[in-house]
Order: sequence, then structure tokens, then C-alpha cells
Amino acid sequence: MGEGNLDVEFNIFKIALCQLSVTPDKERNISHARKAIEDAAAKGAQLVVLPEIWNGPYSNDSFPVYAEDIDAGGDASPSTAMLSEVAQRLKITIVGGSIAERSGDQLYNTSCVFDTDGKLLAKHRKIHLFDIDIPGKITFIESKTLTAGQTPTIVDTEVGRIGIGICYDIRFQELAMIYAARGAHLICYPGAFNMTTGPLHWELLQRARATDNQLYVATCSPARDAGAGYVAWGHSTLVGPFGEVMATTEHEESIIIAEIDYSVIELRR
Ligand SMILES: NC(=O)CC(=O)C(=O)O
Repeated sequence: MGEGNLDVEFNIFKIALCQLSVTPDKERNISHARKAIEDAAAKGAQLVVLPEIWNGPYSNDSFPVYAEDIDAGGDASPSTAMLSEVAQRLKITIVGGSIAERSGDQLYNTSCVFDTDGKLLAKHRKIHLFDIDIPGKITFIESKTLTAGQTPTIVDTEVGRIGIGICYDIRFQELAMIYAARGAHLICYPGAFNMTTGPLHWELLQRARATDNQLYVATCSPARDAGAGYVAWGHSTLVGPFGEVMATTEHEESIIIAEIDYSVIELRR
């Protein structure tokens, strides 16, 4: 598949954004995500995207507790084992949101992409950690526990060339530009914006990245839990290459199904 070339298996296909509720019960979160992926596939989705940190709470206290050794696989990573199994069984591509990854002494916020044979195609470690202090509103210092990833991640799948970013990565146009220059059709950003930055920037940034680069942008957030330590904004969204919102939702749990047509990219350009 060459740069900008639309020689992919499916030019038109359905994407599902699974805006999942997340609880402190990891086993429940894994089986809940499995069920949502099955539902999405039953509705015709060939690409399923999950939220940022979907197997446990989004907090510095929880990251070390819920972290998995993805490279070891099997019992060391029940979350990614489930994603691999379901991708293979249902013959779909999965951008597996993100989970905390343990690698030696380091922890990362990591997104795994699986192909239709259940093979791990790529692992993206969040490059731009979410260190933020808006007095009286929100303080979150991801770098207290997490290490930043070092490399952009772009992957060829049966549903196109996909660039991966995680949440705060969306604020950095340079990353999206690299993906566009390398021929991405779609950038997927699992993300968990919050009640301060969500209303301000969530849709704006998605539409900006899509318009700047004239490609599709998909985001997937956890559903909002008003009682959680970190309250997610929700509003998972698909944006087209003209910066148009093609599908979105509010903050409750939901599965968004939408159609992507890559021929529109050339048309817009
Ligand atoms: N949680 C994040 O990584 C990013 C975020 O909430 C924001 O940029 O705002």
C-alpha cells in the first residue's frame, strides 16, 4: 500500500466506537468489553475501537495495580488475550483502547492493534503524558507513574493505514502530520478528556486534526461515571476529512456505528 494509495481490502466499512463503562472490577471490565465488541461485530463493524484505560480506573494509584505485561501475553495480560481471541474469532480489526502496560520497571499507557487473525500488529505507548494543572479545576500528573512512549505508531490493517495516538497525543499536530505524510487514512485516538477540557477542546481538536490533514479521525472515551475520581467527558466521535462530525454520542455508555468511505479523502483533497 503506497502513500495516499487506497489499495486496502475495504474502502468502505463500518467502524464501531465502544464507549464503555469502567469499574474497579477488572474481570467485569474485560468481559464487558468482550460483549461490546461482539455486539459491534454483530452490527457489521469491521473495525472496533475501545476507550483509553478501559480495564480499570484512570488514576495514578490504579495504573500499577491494573498494569499487564503485554509482551509476556497469556495470563500476564488477560486484557490483550481477550482482544486477540475476539479479533480472531470474529475476523475483525481491533484498536484496543489502552491499558497500563508493565515493561520491566516501567509503566506505559499502551494501545494494542490486533488484526483479523488475532495477531498483535502494533503497540503504541502514549507519547505525550497528561501533566496538567488548572487551578481549582483539575490536576493530573501522569508522569508520576507512567513513562512516555518514544515513537509514532502507524499500522497497515485490512481497514486501511491507521495512525494511533492516545488522548493527550491529540493535542500535538506534529504527530498527526507525521501520520498524514506516511499515508494514514484514519487516526484513532482512544481518549479520556474530562469535565474541564472536554467541553473546551475535545471536539475542536478532533475536527482540527481531521481538517489539517484531510483524513478520518476517530476517538473513543470511557462512559462518564460522575462518582469516579476522574470524570470522563465521553462524547466518542467520528470526524470526516472535511472536519465534519459524522457520528457522536453524549456521555452514557453506547456503541457508535458509522460508515467510513476512504474514497472521500481523495475527493476532499
Ligand atoms: N487525559 C488525557 O490524556 C488528555 C486530556 O484529558 C486533555 O488533554 O484534556
